[in-house]
Amino acid sequence: MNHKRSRALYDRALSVIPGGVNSSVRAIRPYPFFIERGDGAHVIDADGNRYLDYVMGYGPLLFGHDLPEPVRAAVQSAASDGPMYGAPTEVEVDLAEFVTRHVPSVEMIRFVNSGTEATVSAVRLARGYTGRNKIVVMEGGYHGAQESTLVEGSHDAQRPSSSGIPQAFARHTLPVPFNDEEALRAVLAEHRDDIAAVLVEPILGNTGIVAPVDDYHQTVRELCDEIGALLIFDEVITGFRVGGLQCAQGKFGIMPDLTTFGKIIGGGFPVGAVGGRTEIVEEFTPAGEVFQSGTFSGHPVTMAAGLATLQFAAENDVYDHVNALGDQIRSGMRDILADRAPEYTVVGTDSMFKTIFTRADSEIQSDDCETGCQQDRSCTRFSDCPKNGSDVQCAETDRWERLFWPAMKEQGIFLTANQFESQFVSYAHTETDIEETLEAYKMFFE
Ligand SMILES: Cc1ncc(COP(=O)(O)O)c(C=O)c1O
Ligand SMILES: NCC(=O)CCC(=O)O
Repeated sequence: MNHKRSRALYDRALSVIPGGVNSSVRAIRPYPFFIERGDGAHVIDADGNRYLDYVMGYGPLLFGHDLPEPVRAAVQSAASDGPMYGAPTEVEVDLAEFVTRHVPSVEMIRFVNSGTEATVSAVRLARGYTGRNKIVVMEGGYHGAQESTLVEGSHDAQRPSSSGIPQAFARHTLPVPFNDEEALRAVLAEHRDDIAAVLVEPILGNTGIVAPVDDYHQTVRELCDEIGALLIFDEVITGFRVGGLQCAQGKFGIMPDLTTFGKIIGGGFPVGAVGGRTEIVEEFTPAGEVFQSGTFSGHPVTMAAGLATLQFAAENDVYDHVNALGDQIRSGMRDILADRAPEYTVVGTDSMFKTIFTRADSEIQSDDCETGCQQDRSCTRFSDCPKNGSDVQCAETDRWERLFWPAMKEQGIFLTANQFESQFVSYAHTETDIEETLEAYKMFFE
């Protein structure tokens, strides 16, 4: 493949944009390809190369790159009315009503501009509402580029995971392993009077894809109630993807106190949101005391795109389609790995999928589910499903980045460039696309 223009653009970008990109994850080695445009399930780069896309903007693009006609019309109409006003508009109320009607735990919602902003605001709200300082997060979880959650290490040896964050901030964030009830119980007991919230992705979506074991979230819910801490579900990835319009909380039958959204809820435009019980969300200013604000929040174009997207998903076979293709790609990958690389694991559910390059010396080969994880039940090798972030972190990340990703790209398949990011099928993908992808996958493992 020729990448002359992408290389030249990257050279220009490196002189004026740090690292040549506006979000770190895009800095693919040796250089990223620059996208010219999307076309259904494909993207076309600056040199005219065409790729079947499973990155899907890192999650927002439920329909792929062509907006369905009603969504396109809603966006164009909102944009041509004038981009934004600094005053409320009806479409914000419409979208808030739609979300509160469909998402079980959400009675009231505040829109912001990114998933990061949503989790920043949710953490502040939880602290303000409870009058407590500490939050519990999951090791390997990700909640955006924010001070309170860019923390690594264990709950008693935590440190900021980025330069520029004071150690004092990390003191208030307590990471525990996902799916480990005992670890959570111990940390909640030790800090019980100062824990504002447990903040958790219902399915870890940023360190491979890790599903909760049976009843895990139910236990987390009960433990939060016991000490008066809030349960915050970060549904920035899973929202309006896993479990359809009810989100992952509907799928798992859990009522968190607060939920953060991003990605799909804005129909491909910059968005975030914090929803939850009225009594808590009304603590945001101006109704309450927890300061929250934003020039672009509830942006009319984003709100129109989000509303039209969710309405289209409600009225068409969108979730059936993407979930069926998710099943097809996961089971096809499992079949390919079964006799070629049985030490690797295919993970995911609904329209999310990933292969975890688990250690080649993995000895677990049982056909029986020992973990009780709620991974897609067509998995034939449940016993080696990763249960937490560290199970995934010991995967062959270098093999993904240096061999697998470039090989798939050369065959015209655009995957997330590191081992940890989730991948997505969209409404624009077809069964034939999945078959083509599985052929490329098979060639790599052969
Ligand atoms: C679970 C989760 N929370 C929060 C965020 C942050 O969202 P954003 O990148 O829109 O700030 C992400 C981003 O991928 C995410 O996956
Ligand atoms: N799963 C993590 C992301 O989607 C982040 C995307 C970005 O920061 O560009």
